[in-house]
Parts: sequence; C-alpha cells; structure tokens
Amino acid sequence: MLATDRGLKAIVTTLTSRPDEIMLEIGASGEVLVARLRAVVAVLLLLLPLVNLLGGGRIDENLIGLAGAVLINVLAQVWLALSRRRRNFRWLPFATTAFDVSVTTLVLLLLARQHLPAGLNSLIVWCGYVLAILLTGLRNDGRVVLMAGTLALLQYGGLVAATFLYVDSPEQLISSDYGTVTLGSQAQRMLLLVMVTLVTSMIVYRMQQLVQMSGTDGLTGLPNRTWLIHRIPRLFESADEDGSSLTLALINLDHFRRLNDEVGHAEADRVLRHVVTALGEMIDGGEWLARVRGDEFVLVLRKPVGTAWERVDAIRRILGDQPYRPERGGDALHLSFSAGLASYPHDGRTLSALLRRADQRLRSAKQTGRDRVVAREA
Ligand SMILES: Nc1nc2c(ncn2[C@@H]2O[C@H](COP(=O)(O)OP(=O)(O)OP(=O)(O)O)[C@@H](O)[C@H]2O)c(=O)[nH]1
Repeated sequence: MLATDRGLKAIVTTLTSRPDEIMLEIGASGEVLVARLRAVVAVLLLLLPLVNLLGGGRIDENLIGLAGAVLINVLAQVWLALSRRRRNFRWLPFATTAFDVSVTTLVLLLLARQHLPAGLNSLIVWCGYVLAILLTGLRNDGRVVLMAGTLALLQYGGLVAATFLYVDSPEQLISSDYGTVTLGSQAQRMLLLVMVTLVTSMIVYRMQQLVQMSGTDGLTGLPNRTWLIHRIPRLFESADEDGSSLTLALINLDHFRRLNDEVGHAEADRVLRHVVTALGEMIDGGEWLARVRGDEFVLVLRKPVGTAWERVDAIRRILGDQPYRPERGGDALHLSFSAGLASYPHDGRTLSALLRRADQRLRSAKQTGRDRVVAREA
C-alpha cells in the first residue's frame, strides 16, 4: 500500500472515530463558545422583522418572522444551558449542529416561498451553512464536521433539486434583485460546501494530532503529566457517578541516579523503555499509566485502596522478576520500584492533593528500604 493511502486511511479513521476523552473535553468547551455565539446571533435575528417593518414590510409577514426569531432565541438559550453542563450530553454537538444547518435551510425555504430566486440566490443566508460547518471545528470531533457537511449538502441539494423539478416556468427563476438561478451556480455552491467540510475536517485532524503530541511523553510514548491533568477530572466524575473509588499510585524507580551513573544516560533511557514495556504488558482496561517526570510514573486504578495495593505490589514483584538485559551484553540489571498510594475521594478530591499524599507515602517507602508499596502512614 502506498504511504499516501495509509495516510489517507489514518485520516479517515481518526475523523470517523470517537475522539479520546481529552479531545472531547476540549470540544465541550468549544460547544459552550458556539452556544454563546449562537445566542448572540439569535438576538440579532430579532431585529430583522423590526427593520423590515420600519422599511415598509407587511405586518403579518413580520409577525411570522418575529415568531420564528423568538423560537430560535428560545432554542439558542436551551442549547446554551445544556452546553454548560459540560460533557453530560454526548449527543449535544450533533443535535446543535443539525439545528444550525436546518435553521439555515428553513430560512431559505421561507425566502423561496415568497420569491424563488431569493431562496436559492441569497448569499447571506446560505453562508449559514458555511458558518455551521466551520463552527464544528470548535467541537474537535471529525464525526460532527462530516455530519454537518453531509446534512448541509442533502438539505440544500434537496432544495435545489425540488426547485428545478417542480418550477412551472423558467421566468420564475429570474429576478432583478437576486439574479437568475442557474444549475451551474447552484453546483458551485454545493462544491464550496464540500470544500469547506474538507478543510474543516483537516483542521480538526491536525488539532487532534497536536493534542495527542502534547499529551505524549517523547521517550516512552506513554501519556504525560499534561494528559493526566486533563484526563483525571473525568475519571473523578465517573467515580462519583457510580460511587466507586479510584486509587492513584506514584511509582518511582529505585536508585535510578546510580544506574544512570553506572550504565550511562542512553542505556538508562533503554532501561526506562524496558520498564514501560513491562508495565504496559501488565496493566489492563481499568488502569491508566502516565510518565510524570524522569523515573516517576502514575498508575491510576479503578479500585479501592486495599485491592489497589495488592495489584501494585503484584506488579512490583513481576517487574522484579524481569531484569533488563543490555543489548551489548553484560550483566542483567535487576530493577525495583517504590510506590505510594492515595485514594479518591478519601485522601483528596484533586490531582494535586492526591499526588501530595501519594508522595508522602512514596518517601516513606524509600526511607524504609525501597522496593515496597505504601498505602497508609505507619
Ligand atoms: N536516563 C535518563 N535519566 C533520567 C531521565 N529523567 C531523569 N533522569 C535521572 O533520573 C534520576 C532520578 O533520580 P531520583 O529518583 O531523584 O533518585 P534515585 O537515584 O532514583 O533514588 P531513589 O529515588 O531515592 O531510589 C536522576 O539522576 C535524573 O538525572 C531520563 O529521561 N533519562
């Protein structure tokens, strides 16, 4: 397979998959931004019927317009309220995007009912599609972008198709104010929607890559401290929701400075990668491992502290049985670690409180001889 094919496959897979928790977290704040913007635009829409009335428009038409604008305002406030309850509603970005696209179609339909070329040649209202698609970029979810583009194409394509199929005479497509509606210009608009969708998708893809890079440790490929800071609040939330406990283990390799001095920095780096591979093979679905600095790791376990202690101690023993064998020969290096545990919510409700408590216990493990796991004060 060509490299470009593989690249394309990776892009399509990323864009059509559920983003990871950190992307969703960033997307949730993007949803609040979009909801605020929508609320402002909705207020401005209220002014349109008033301006139209002052300009000599018919009262009944303006009342219908006003009722529509009030409805859009009410819904915009509902979306705003829901978006503030961050991440509670996974369907929210899909629903609000469908709303933005469909409101644009609805306004075009209303315009077309009054005067056909106004519905199909109006540039300002049509730009609603472009805005709706561009704003999905703030949701950081490729699926939402693709849905917005597809929905806009289907709805606008339907409007165009219905017009050309059912129009009684070609004169209805000619307007002195809006110009002539032609198939060519409508096809160009559809093509523009495809291009805007593709560009927005690529922006989201690049953002996903950058977020992933900023949350990954370059030496070991493990999630790093930044990742942990963004990921942990969601783990706390889900522990609160199902009333379960979480335990955080702060793991520090023993005598790593000495090892660095003895074998050199490059070989010590390989030791770190060996440790990470060994730990990676041991941890399972409800456990998350991150490298927080030098020879220090955090393992988060969805377990109460007692069971977590047994688990981390078992990992310690297994790692002790897997010495590192230098690539260029020489004696095998026996490795051990010390760990301090802290449990949520008992020992604290924030990452820094838990790390502080786990660090005290880690120091106690170091002082009492290393190669051990400490879960509570002596
Ligand atoms: N090879 C390598 N060494 C690192 C890296 N980051 C930090 N270190 C070294 O890791 C060592 C950390 O030592 P400490 O954890 O403070 O102390 P220690 O020797 O492990 O002693 P105890 O923790 O008390 O058992 C220091 O010598 C750092 O220079 C890295 O990315 N690669």
